[in-house]
Amino acid sequence: MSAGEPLLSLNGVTKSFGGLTVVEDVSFDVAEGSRTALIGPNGAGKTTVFNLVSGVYRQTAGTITLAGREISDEPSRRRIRLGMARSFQNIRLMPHLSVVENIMLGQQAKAGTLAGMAAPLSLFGRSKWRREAEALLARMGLGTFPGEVVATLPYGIRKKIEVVRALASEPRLLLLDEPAAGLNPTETASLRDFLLQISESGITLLVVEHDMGLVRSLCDHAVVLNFGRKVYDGATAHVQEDPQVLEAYLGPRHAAPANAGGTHVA
Ligand SMILES: Nc1ncnc2c1ncn2[C@@H]1O[C@H](COP(=O)(O)OP(=O)(O)OP(=O)(O)O)[C@@H](O)[C@H]1O
Repeated sequence: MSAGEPLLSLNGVTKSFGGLTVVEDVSFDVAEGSRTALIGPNGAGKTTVFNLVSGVYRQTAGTITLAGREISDEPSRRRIRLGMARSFQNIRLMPHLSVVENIMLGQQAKAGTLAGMAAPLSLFGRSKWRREAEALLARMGLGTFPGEVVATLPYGIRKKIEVVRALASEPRLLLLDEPAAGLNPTETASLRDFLLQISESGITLLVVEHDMGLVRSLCDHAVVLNFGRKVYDGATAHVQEDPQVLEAYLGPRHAAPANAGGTHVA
């Protein structure tokens, strides 16, 4: 990867299911160190783009590049090893394991084999991985929970633990799918500060999120999709003034004039 090159790049990415095209000719860059939001109305194609980037789906056309290397046909596990991690809309922790054991599973997501993933839980690997997992939790301000069973913890804490599990694979790029879904305003504010801390440590964030307050206060850059096509790619500060974005959310009647006031993309 050369200086100034984006960390993630989508070029003409299209995804069709049978005859239905749900993502069409989408291109955008995610700059290293940025906090980029991927937003748009329900059904716009955001989760499909995440699934394409993380390797859950294969694109019908186009290419995806991570740190200058084409990953379009790489399986998910290889993308994790190349520096990408993801948290999901619905928490996917192991609820009956302890916090630290969940983080230990994240540490081995890079290992690439089921045996590798089980290694941190084996007697042999346990103490080294456990120490590292506990240190990561402490760095992220969750050092008081390592032995707690995940299912017993409040939802807002579980959300953070899921993000820490993703961090355990030491990503350069962290994909977050609706991190604030189900959180109250206090928990959302706490999550925002937590994500800013992660960003300040040098990790690039790509965030799908409906909460525009969180998008505005967390992300510097926004890409907006509508009906599977990109309609905006620029500063988050101006996204809510853009006529195409207003049209995407509110329909053509509301799109002009853009500065009429009282209209909020949410
Ligand atoms: N596996 C699939 N097969 C067929 N259609 C699909 C599939 N996955 C998604 N779609 C369709 O693709 C479109 C985009 O869905 P997607 O979940 O990517 O949108 P989204 O922007 O994430 O929406 P939301 O904000 O509601 O989560 C929708 O019309 C959806 O029904």
